[in-house]
Amino acid sequence: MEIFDYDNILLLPRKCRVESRAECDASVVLGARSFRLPVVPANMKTVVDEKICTWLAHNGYFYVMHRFDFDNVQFVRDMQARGLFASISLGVKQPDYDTVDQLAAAGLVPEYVTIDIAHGHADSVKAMIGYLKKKLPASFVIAGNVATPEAVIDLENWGADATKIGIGPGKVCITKLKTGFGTGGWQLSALKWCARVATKPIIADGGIRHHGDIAKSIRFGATMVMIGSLLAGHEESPGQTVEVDGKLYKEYYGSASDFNKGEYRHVEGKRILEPVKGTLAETLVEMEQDVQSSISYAGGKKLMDIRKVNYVILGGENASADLMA
Ligand SMILES: NC(=O)C1=CN([C@@H]2O[C@H](COP(=O)(O)OP(=O)(O)OC[C@H]3O[C@@H](n4cnc5c(N)ncnc54)[C@H](OP(=O)(O)O)[C@@H]3O)[C@@H](O)[C@H]2O)C=CC1
Ligand SMILES: Nc1nc2c(ncn2[C@@H]2O[C@H](COP(=O)(O)O)[C@@H](O)[C@H]2O)c(=O)[nH]1
Repeated sequence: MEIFDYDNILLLPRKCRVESRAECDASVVLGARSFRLPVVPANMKTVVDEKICTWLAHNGYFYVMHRFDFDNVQFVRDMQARGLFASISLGVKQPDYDTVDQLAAAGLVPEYVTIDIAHGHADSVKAMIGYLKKKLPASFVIAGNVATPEAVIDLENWGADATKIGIGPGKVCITKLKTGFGTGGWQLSALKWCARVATKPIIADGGIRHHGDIAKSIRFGATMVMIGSLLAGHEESPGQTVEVDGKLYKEYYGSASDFNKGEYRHVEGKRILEPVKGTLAETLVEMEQDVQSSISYAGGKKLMDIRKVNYVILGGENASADLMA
């Protein structure tokens, strides 16, 4: 198997088919809806909050609200009362089952539910998918996180409508160091490996450091990418603002860090500071323009035309200058 990551892959251009990049369509379909960009901000406390999710939904972007110290039922009610789609996160513990019961009892059906635990290839996830499909059958269920084709096959067979790939590639992740496991350092080839067996959409989660990494993810099989650190340092980001030597930063911490958990138990995340770089809206517009450029370099007009390009693997002992189909 080829092992590579975002920074040692480059995609190869094909003859341009547009006169302007504005002709390139960066939108993507997930479930019953179309979104203007194949990007979703990570469902983390320092990346999204209710206000940001409302703005994202209102402006045609996909979002997944985080699940920490949060009233999912009220959130679904509020979003749908505003005519917006509801997209929530759940774990696999009793309070998460209680949330599903409360939603069903109130006749509230979130359009998207993401089951989000560290080791998603687990019977606990199988049970929660089954429960959701029984109680809220119209919800589109995303499940993860996982790292192998076996896990993707199981989650799909258990009823997941999409899977989320990535254990340990995140910027505030310390899973690799603490446990010796994960896709940190080879997330892109793990994505390729998983995509070979997937029959449903994949969300590539973690490790995106540059806008060009979005196109690389699409090339290797992602339908969408989940991004934390690149989207955490904005004026409206929920993390605390910190000033260091006259420069403004936002705190960004892992969901499995002691900062999020409130205790030092099974900690697999850390806290960092991200420089504040304007507004989220500006960054998303720039991302859209960059994905449009990617599509044009791919010789296409639509997002999935990026899947057709060849690539080279750069650098390292196992580098290959051969064209890879
Ligand atoms: N993508 C990634 O690399 C990672 C992401 N995270 C994120 O951190 C957040 C918290 O995750 P998590 O701690 O799972 O959530 P929870 O604290 O909600 O735990 C979910 C359940 O899974 C169990 N569990 C967690 N990890 C394992 C494991 N390795 N083996 C067996 N059981 C496990 C927990 O039990 P118990 O705690 O008793 O073991 C608990 O019952 C999530 O948003 C998750 O996505 C966390 C780590 C890695
Ligand atoms: N191992 C851990 N992974 C975590 C934790 N909190 C979040 N995450 C994952 O990281 C991505 C975001 O990655 P980034 O490279 O874009 O910053 C996020 O979506 C989660 O999957 C954690 O505490 N430990």
